[in-house]
Amino acid sequence: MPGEADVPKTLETLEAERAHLGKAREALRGMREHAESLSADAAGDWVSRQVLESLLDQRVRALADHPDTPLFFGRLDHRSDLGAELPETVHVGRRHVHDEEGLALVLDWRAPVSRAFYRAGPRDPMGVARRRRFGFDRGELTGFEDEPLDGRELGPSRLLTEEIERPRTGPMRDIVATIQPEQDVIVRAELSETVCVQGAPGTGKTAVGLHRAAYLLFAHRERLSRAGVLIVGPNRAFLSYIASVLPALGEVRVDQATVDDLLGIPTGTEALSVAALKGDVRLAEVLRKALWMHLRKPETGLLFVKGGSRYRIPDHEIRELVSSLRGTTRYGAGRHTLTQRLAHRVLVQMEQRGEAPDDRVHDAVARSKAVKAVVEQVWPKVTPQQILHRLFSDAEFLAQAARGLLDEEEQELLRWRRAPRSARSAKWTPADLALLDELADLVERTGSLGHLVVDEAQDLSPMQLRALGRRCATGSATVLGDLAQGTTPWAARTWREVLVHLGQEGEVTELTLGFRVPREVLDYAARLLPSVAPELAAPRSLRGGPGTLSVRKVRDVHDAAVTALLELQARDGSLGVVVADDRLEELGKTLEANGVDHAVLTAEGVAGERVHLVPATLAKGLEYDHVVVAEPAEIVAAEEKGLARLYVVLTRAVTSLTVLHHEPLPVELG
Ligand SMILES: Nc1ncnc2c1ncn2[C@@H]1O[C@H](COP(=O)(O)OP(=O)(O)OP(=O)(O)O)[C@@H](O)[C@H]1O
Repeated sequence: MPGEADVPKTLETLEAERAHLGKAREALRGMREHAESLSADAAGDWVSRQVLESLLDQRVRALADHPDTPLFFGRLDHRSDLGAELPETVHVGRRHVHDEEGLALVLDWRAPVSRAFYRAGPRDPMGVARRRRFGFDRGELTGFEDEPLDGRELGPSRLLTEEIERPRTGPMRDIVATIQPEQDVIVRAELSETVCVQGAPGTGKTAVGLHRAAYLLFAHRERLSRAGVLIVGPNRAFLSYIASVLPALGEVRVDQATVDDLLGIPTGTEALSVAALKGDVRLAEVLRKALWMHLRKPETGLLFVKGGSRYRIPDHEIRELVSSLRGTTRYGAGRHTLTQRLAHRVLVQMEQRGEAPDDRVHDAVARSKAVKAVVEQVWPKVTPQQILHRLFSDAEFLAQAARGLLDEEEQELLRWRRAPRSARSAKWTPADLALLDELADLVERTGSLGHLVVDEAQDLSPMQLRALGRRCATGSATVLGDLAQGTTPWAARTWREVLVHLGQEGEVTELTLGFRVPREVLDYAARLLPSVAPELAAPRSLRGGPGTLSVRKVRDVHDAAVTALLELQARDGSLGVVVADDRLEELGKTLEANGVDHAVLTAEGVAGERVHLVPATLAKGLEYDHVVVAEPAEIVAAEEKGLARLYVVLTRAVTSLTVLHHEPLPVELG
C-alpha cells in the first residue's frame, strides 16, 4: 500500500480506478443488453433456432455481472521504452469488457497479454513496469497495491495474503485474482499436453484444474465447444462444492460428473478384495479374450437363393474371412464388415454369371436371412452384460479367458457365489461397471472428449482409469491428486502408472505450497506421512498463525464436540465436524439434543446450515474454516487405508482444527 505522504494521490488514483470500474460495469450492461436483443428468429429451421437460442442464452448468462465479484482485480502498466505494441495500461478481469466503440476496458485473465499479471517478476518483468492489485469488498473497490517491476525483490503482497486467509463460507470460489506463478504454468499448459499434478492437501489442485478448463475453453473455444470438456470428481457432494467456480468465470457449458455418472449407477456391492481384483489391469486382457472367444467355426457354408439361382460360399472361405478380420477392428465393426464381405462374395458370383447387381442388391443380400444366420453363428451379437454374466457364472469359460492371467484362487474370487439367472437380473457393482465399459468399448469405440479434468485420480482403479482414458483418447487430460490421500485399496502408488492406464503421455508436476491448512495443523497431519506415503516430502503452508491446533483428551467426545462447536460458532466462517461414518448418527442426535443446528453431509451434497456433520469417507476435497475431528483412532480403524483417511480429515481446516479424543490417539500422531 502507498505510504501516508501519498494519501491525496492514493485517493485520486482510487477514484480514477472506481470511475473505470463504473465505466466497465456500464459497458458490460450494454454488452448484455445487446446479447439479449439478439433474436434466434433468423434461423432457417426449428433445430437451428433451438441451437441458436441456447447459444444466445449462454452468451447472456456468461455476461452476467455478479455484484459480489469485482469485474477486474489487476492492472498492468507496460514499459513505454520497449516500443512494443502492448497497450500502455490494461485492466485484467474475469472477462473481456469493451465499450460501444470496441475499446477494451477489461481484458480477460486468460488473454495472452494477461499472462504477465501472474508471471512477471523482478527477474523477468515481461515488459511490465508496474503491477497493480485491487482490493474489493462485495464488488466495491476499496484499495490497491502497486508492485514496481524494476528489478527490486518483491515483498509479500498484503492483498494476496488477505485473499488467501479470508474465512471460507459457502462453496469454492475462483482464484483468478491470485493464481500463483507455478499454478499458472499448469493452467496455461497447451491443450495437446496432458498434465499430471501431485500436490499436498490445499495446494490448489482442484482450483488449478478448474481454471485450466476455463483457460482451454477460452484459448480453443471452437474446438472444445464441439469436442467437450468434462470435470470428473469423486462424488456429488464434491461436485456441488466446486459447481459455481466455472460459471463465475463465465463458463457455463462444462459438464461435471462422477465416475458413476459416466459408467452407470451401481446396483450391487461386494467385498473390497473382489473389487480390487476386478479393478486390476489384467482384467482388460481377460475381457478381451472372453469377447473374442465368442467367434465360432462355421458349421455350414453360406447358401443364398435368389429366384432359381443358388450361390454358395464354402465354410473354409468363411473361416478365412473371419480370421482376416479377427482382432483387427472392434468386435461390432468386425461383425458388420463380415456381413458386407459375405454379401460382396455373393455379388461377385452373380457378376460371374453375367448378372449386373447394383448397390440395392448388395444391401438386400447383406440383410438376407441366409447371410444373417451365418454371421450370427460365426460372429454372434453379444452384449457386455452377457459376457460378464457368463464370466462370473461359468467357471470353465472364466478359466479359459483367464488362462495365464489369473490364478485359480483369483478366479474363485471373481465367481459369483449365487449367480443371477440372467445378465438382465444381475446387480452390477462399481467395479463391474468399469468392466462393462471396457467390454462396451471392445464392441464399439467409446467417443472421446476434447479434454478431461480428473480430480482425486489417485483413488481410481486401473480399470476405471482406462474407462476415463477412453473418454479423452483423442484429447488430453489434467490429472490431479495426492498419493498420500489414496484411500481405496487399489489407490495408485505412482503417477506414471496412472498415466499409463489412462493411455496418456504427460509430465508430472508437483505443487508444494499449501493455501488452505495453517502451518501448525499441516505439520501435525504430516506426522502421518512417513506411514502413508514415505516417498513424499512434507508439505509447506503459506498460512502462519499459532493457536490454530487444539488436541484435547476428553471424557466424552460428543459432549466435547458440542462445547467446541458452541465456542466456534462465535467466530467467522464455516464449521465441519468429521467423524468415522459409524459414529455419525449418534453424534447427530447429541448435537440435536443440545440445540446445535447442523446439516448432515451425504454423497449427494448438503444444503444450508453453518455446521456440517461430515462422515470421514466424504471429507475428501472439501474445506471448512473450523474443523472438529472426534475420535481419530476410530477413523483409522474403520478401513484398510484408515491412516490415509485420517490424513485427509486432518487437512480440511482453513483456520482451526480441534481434535477430540477419548481413546488413545493413533501412535503415528504421537
Ligand atoms: N493461488 C491461490 N490463491 C488463493 N487461494 C488459493 C490459491 N490456490 C488455492 N487456493 C485456495 O486454497 C484452497 C485449497 O485449494 P484446493 O481445494 O484446490 O486444493 P487441493 O490441492 O485440491 O486440496 P485437496 O488435496 O485437499 O483436495 C481453496 O480454498 C482454494 O481456493
